[in-house]
Formats: sequence, structure tokens, C-alpha cells
Amino acid sequence: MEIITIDKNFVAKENTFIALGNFDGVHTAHKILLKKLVEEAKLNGYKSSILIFKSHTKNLIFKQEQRLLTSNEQKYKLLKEIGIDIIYELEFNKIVMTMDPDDFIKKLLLKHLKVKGIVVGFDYRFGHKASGNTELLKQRSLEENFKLFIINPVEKNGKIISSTSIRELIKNGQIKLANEFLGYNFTMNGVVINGKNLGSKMGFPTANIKTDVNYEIPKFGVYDTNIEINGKSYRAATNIGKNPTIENSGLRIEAFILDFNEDIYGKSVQLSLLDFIREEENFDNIDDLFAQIKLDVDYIKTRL
Ligand SMILES: Cc1cc2nc3c(=O)[nH]c(=O)nc-3n(C[C@H](O)[C@H](O)[C@H](O)COP(=O)(O)O)c2cc1C
Ligand SMILES: Nc1ncnc2c1ncn2[C@@H]1O[C@H](COP(=O)(O)OP(=O)(O)O)[C@@H](O)[C@H]1O
Repeated sequence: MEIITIDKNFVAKENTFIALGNFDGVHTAHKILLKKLVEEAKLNGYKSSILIFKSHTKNLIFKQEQRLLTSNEQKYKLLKEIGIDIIYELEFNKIVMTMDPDDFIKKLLLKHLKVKGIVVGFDYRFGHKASGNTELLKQRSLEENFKLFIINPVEKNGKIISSTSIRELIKNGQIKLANEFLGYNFTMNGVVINGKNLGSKMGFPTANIKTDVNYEIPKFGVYDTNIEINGKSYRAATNIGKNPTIENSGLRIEAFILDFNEDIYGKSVQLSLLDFIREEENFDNIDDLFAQIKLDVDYIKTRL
């Protein structure tokens, strides 16, 4: 898979079929759309491409940082697995945000990116004030002679699978359903940093994980998790929250790794959430807290 950083003046070397969107999470509905892209591109003898904005479009539109399901790195890995040939990476700036929808289609996509076919979701919006939609794309596909595929909403349990609906599930602790919608387990990448050293004193050392990605924050509580360290996977009891029993500091992600006894400070880890076990609690004292942590760990062992 080729990753090409472009600006609005970039001219592509070759024709492609293209998919448009943020693709945060590359979830099961995205996969249906992207498989259609790869299939149709092949049938028509072109490569498949995606136009992706480097930062989420909502960051600029709503002037607040969009919480995410995947880092760009995770997203690109998933896209590669689907068989996408080219990623065109474009900075989502004011020029792109205020672009006339017809300029977006005719100049950027057709002229500069040499697009022969477009695949989008039913609710795709683009251009100035999001005024471009699938109706406009339909009209222009007839006039300008490009192929267009609009993918219908994909539902599960009566709910539309979307990046937004998955973020809501994660916020509500409905991690199993979120994972079903994603098609894989929600995973946060980070690095193990120093904590207060209380964990090992109490018999439960916990790897404190710091992430640079603006992930959606899961409901505070204890999770059954998998943690990948140096390519090896371990089971862990993980608390996500603010440790109210100890202090009321910022967000902490802390994993007690089962059957493990190594120094992993500074290591990159991937933490996958499997299930929500219980809410984070404010215990009267540290002994009560660690008695409960022992119960959590014992419970997770019964789930192995
Ligand atoms: C399985 C598990 C469950 C936890 N549950 C809670 C909790 O309910 N309330 C709380 O205040 N802290 C909870 N914690 C966080 C602990 O307070 C924290 O891990 C401990 O203070 C050690 O911190 P340290 O790694 O900075 O030494 C939990 C930690 C783990 C591993
Ligand atoms: N089973 C384990 N689970 C988590 N971390 C472990 C484990 N065994 C050893 N460690 C190491 O111990 C550290 C955590 O010990 P802890 O006393 O909780 O210190 P800190 O407060 O710095 O996190 C981890 O970062 C890791 O390097």
C-alpha cells in the first residue's frame, strides 16, 4: 500500500477508484464499503485508493479534538489488510473545508486525482458547509461519466454501525457490542510509564499506560483485557479511571498482567478491551481496594 501526502495542486500518476471518508475505526460497515471499492476497482482495471484527511474533519469544523477509535497507524494497518492500493493523505485545512462541492468533485477528484469511480456511504457530506451530498454526486456521475457506488446503512441489533455509535458504546461501557460493531477488539496503543509504586507494594504491580492518541475514553471501571508486549499477548485486569481511592488525578490506564513478572517501563504496548467487569469505586481504605482487586483478578482467571 502506497501512502502519498498531497496538497490541492497534486496531480496523480494513475487513474483510481476512490473511497471518501474519515474511516475512524475501519469498522464492519467501513469494511463492506471498502471491499466494494477494491472489488469494483479490480473489475474495471484500476487501483483502489482512499482520500483521507490527516486529522479528523470535526477537529476543524467544531474546533474541538475529535475522540478516536484508531490512531492513523492502526487505521492504515487495517486498510492495508483490506487490500487498498493507495492512500492519499490530505491536510484538512480551511481551503479544503470551504471548497465548493463542484470544485471538490471536478478539480480535486476528477482532474487532479484522475478518479474514475467513487464509493461513499449514504450520509457522506463534503465541501463548503458540508453542502455536497450523494444527490450531487449522482448528478455529476451522469454528467461527468464516472462510476458511483453509494453504500446503504449497515445495521446490527437495530442500530446503525458508525464510528459515532461505536464511540457511544465505548463511553457507556458496552465494550462487547462495540467490539462486534468494530469487527475486532477496541485497542489502545501506548507506552508504560512510572506510577506511584503502590501496586507492587500491595502485591499487584500495574503497568501504567500513557497514550498520545486522543482515544474515546471508555466508561471508568475494570476491564478484562489483552495486552500485547513485544509481539506476545497476555491477559490482564485493567482499571481505567481516576483512582479515587488513592487520589483524584487525571485519567489513568493501569493493567495488572496475569502470570507476568518483568520490568516493562518504557515499552510500547497494545491494550485490547474484551469486557467490562465493574465500575470504578472509591474504597474506604487501600486494603479494601486491594481485596477487591484480588477478586477482580480471580474473576478474570475464571474467564480464561
Ligand atoms: C484490577 C484493578 C482494579 C482497580 N480498581 C480500582 C477502583 O475501583 N478504585 C480505585 O480507586 N482504583 C482502582 N484501581 C487502581 C489502583 O488504585 C492502582 O492500580 C494502585 O493505586 C496502584 O497504582 P500505581 O501503579 O501508581 O502504584 C484498580 C487497579 C486494578 C489493576
Ligand atoms: N504482573 C505485572 N503486571 C504489571 N506490571 C508488572 C507486572 N510485573 C512486573 N511489572 C512491572 O512493574 C511495574 C508496576 O509496578 P508498580 O509498583 O505498580 O509501579 P508503578 O506505580 O510505577 O506502576 C510495571 O510498569 C512493570 O514494569
